[in-house]
Amino acid sequence: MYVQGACGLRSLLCGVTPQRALAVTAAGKEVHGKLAGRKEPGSRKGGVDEQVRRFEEIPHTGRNGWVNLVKFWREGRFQQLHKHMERTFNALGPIYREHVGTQSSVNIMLPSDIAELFRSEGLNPRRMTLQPWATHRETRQHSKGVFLKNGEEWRADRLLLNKEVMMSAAVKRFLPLLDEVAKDFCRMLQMKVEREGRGKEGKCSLTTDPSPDLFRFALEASCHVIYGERFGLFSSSPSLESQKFIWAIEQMLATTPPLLYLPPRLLLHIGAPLWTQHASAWDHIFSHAEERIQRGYQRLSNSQGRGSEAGATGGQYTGVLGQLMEKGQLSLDLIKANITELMAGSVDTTAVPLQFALFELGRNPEVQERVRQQVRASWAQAGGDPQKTLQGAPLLKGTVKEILRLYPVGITVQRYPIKDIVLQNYHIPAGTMVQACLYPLGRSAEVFEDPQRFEPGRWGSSRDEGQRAEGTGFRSLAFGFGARQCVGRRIAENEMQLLLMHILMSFHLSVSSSEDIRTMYTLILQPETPPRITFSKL
Ligand code: HEM
Repeated sequence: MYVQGACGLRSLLCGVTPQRALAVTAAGKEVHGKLAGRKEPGSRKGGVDEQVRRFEEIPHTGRNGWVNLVKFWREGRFQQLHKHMERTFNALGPIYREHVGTQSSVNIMLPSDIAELFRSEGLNPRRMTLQPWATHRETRQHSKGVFLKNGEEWRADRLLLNKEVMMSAAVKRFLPLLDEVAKDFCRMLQMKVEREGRGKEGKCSLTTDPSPDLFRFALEASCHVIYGERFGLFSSSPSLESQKFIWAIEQMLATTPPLLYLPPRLLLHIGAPLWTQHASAWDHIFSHAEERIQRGYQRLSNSQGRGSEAGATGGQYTGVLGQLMEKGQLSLDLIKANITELMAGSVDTTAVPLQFALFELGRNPEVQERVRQQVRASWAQAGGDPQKTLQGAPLLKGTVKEILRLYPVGITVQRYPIKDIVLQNYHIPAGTMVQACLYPLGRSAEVFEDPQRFEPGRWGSSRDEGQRAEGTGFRSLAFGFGARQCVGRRIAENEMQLLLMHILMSFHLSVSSSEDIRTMYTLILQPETPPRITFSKL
């Protein structure tokens, strides 16, 4: 990633300036919890001999939201929010309250508490609204898509989208498109290694930062699935337009966190540069989508005009956009809103975990070899059929799960319970914003054996962990949960697994240092500096 988050008071006034990560600061000192008397993480709530304690008794990190906001800014804590959460749980126990600027939340991390939260999410679950995004739509008079909608309106759109991106019939349709892009990526990488690498012909290797190529891969893959179009981003001169789109997404993501804690309309009113940067990044994302949607609409009208017998598009898969248009159940306005959200959500979310995955496979050669052996065997047995190969290689799926456990793209999943609940023996009134904190969850020794170890095998070949019983389930939640879980989940999982599959069959991966990667949070969790990977031809 190139654009960094801007979380200082100065940035509010001056906008985002490129800067690298800030130093980690200690969270313990401002904490006002009952450290001495705290329960151990994992200790159970609601014992029969204990009275349920009041909400106000939940340990907290300081009552005054504005004082906390200033501390967050001063100490660069927005960029280290994941670490701040981990430290605060260590200091206060498995539940705490936090009030920062305009936001208040109850934070939890244990699977049993998370299970309780999701049990009371209701029919139309709600997440924290990303107000800067909503304000952008309202001021530009754009419709909102599933990400920003709630209630029945959300459900109606969501059910239609599920058919195109979540159902297994849809996965079957788009998987070959993702496979084609993953294969092309590997071909491009092979040529690059041959051209720029060192060593004997046929055995050469190249040490490089693959992140720019991974962003291009993610954009090419999602455009292929969403618009049914190839962009040609692996050519020697990828278009300026695509670079601009990737940049706009980074800018939009980086400017979101500091805006979350302030009223966006006030910033809009005073013309704060941070707001202007945020809004113009979104404007760019919208116009990128608008252009492609117009093209898709034109294509569909032309083929309808020709009156094909096998349906408007002659039975050919035309991407999510084509499917939605052909079915005509969503208005063009809502198609635009949802397609734009899908595009905005689909690039960094997969490109960044892929960087972490190449790094972890590189620094764990024994794990890498085990995954490769399984992939090769499955590939041979499936006769090269990509879907069957993935099915026969659970370690590949485990690799993606393991990466998202250690580096969850979104560090929290939030819900507002629709009825009063009890968590860790504290009363939580209905409507409270409760966050399941995924980074501390994924690295907790209470929950995972040897949590720092990268071990794809730990997930076994069991069904989705989120579906398992309390106590053992609710540990793999990087895509959220239930009806409101990530709508792009199947695209993301298949896209990442397919790319890793092709890379492992073509290259041996290594890294020069096995030191941990330093991470930072800019709405997504990412490396402070993209890791360099050595690709050696097999
Ligand atoms: C590794 C990749 C990804 C991760 C970890 C991820 C994670 C998440 C999470 C945690 C949520 C909130 C779920 C909840 O509240 O329960 C979410 C929602 C969403 N994601 Fe993803 N995502 C990824 C990739 C994608 C992709 C590729 C797309 C688009 C193709 C996408 C589009 C969306 C949308 C539109 C929503 C809102 C869904 C709704 O509210 O109904 N995401 N994602």
